[in-house]
Amino acid sequence: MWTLISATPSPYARKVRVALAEKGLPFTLQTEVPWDSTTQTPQYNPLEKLPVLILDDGKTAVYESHYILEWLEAKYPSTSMLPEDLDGKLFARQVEVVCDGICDDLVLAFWERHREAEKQSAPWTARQMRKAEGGLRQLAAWVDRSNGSKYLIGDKLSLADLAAVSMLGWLNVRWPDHQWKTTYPQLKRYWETLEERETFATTRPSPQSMKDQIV
Ligand SMILES: N[C@@H](CCC(=O)N[C@@H](CS(=O)(=O)O)C(=O)NCC(=O)O)C(=O)O
Repeated sequence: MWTLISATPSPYARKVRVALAEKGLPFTLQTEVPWDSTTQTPQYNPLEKLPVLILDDGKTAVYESHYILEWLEAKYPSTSMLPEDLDGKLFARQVEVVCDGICDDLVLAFWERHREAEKQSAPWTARQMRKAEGGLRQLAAWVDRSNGSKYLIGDKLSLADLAAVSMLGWLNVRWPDHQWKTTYPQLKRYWETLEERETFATTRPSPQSMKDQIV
């Protein structure tokens, strides 16, 4: 049986958890805190990040969420998470780039805020928040263009939705004071609708507590 190393808040891991569930691919969930010394990620991923998909031999590992999803689509194409047409496939990947990018920016800001006050860089944090805002603005425009469909692309769930809902669900948990729901009511409606889907409802993020000093 495959094992997926995941973390309770992880938007990157949630994309993979939803894809595996949608494709009906069984796996064991191994929940970790990747910053704690107890994590197993370095044994499988030289970049020491999760998610990591460990295959049946218990050794071969597929890592980096967008690559895991690419690998799943190539190896297990049924119940595809990609639209049929080439432009649709490329657009789904572009949405993932923007949503993962928003997470990357906010992860940087999150850790900056964990430094002692006198060590925090306000311009650095402002820069990360500004880039995340740009990504949210772009995603809101894409939701507006989806012509009332509950999905971002056509009338079917795709990688675009996995990335967008995972990012918004993480924002909701990790950045509760962020005003995205007010600024972009269309994003709130889109997110709430898809969060009801069983594969999202059963992979909701939750905060984690960390033991070790990180920054
Ligand atoms: N680009 C990576 C990002 C993964 C990532 O940053 N994972 C975090 C955990 S979480 O933010 O998703 O909860 C991690 O393992 N961080 C450990 C580290 O950065 O040392 C992916 O898409 O898989």
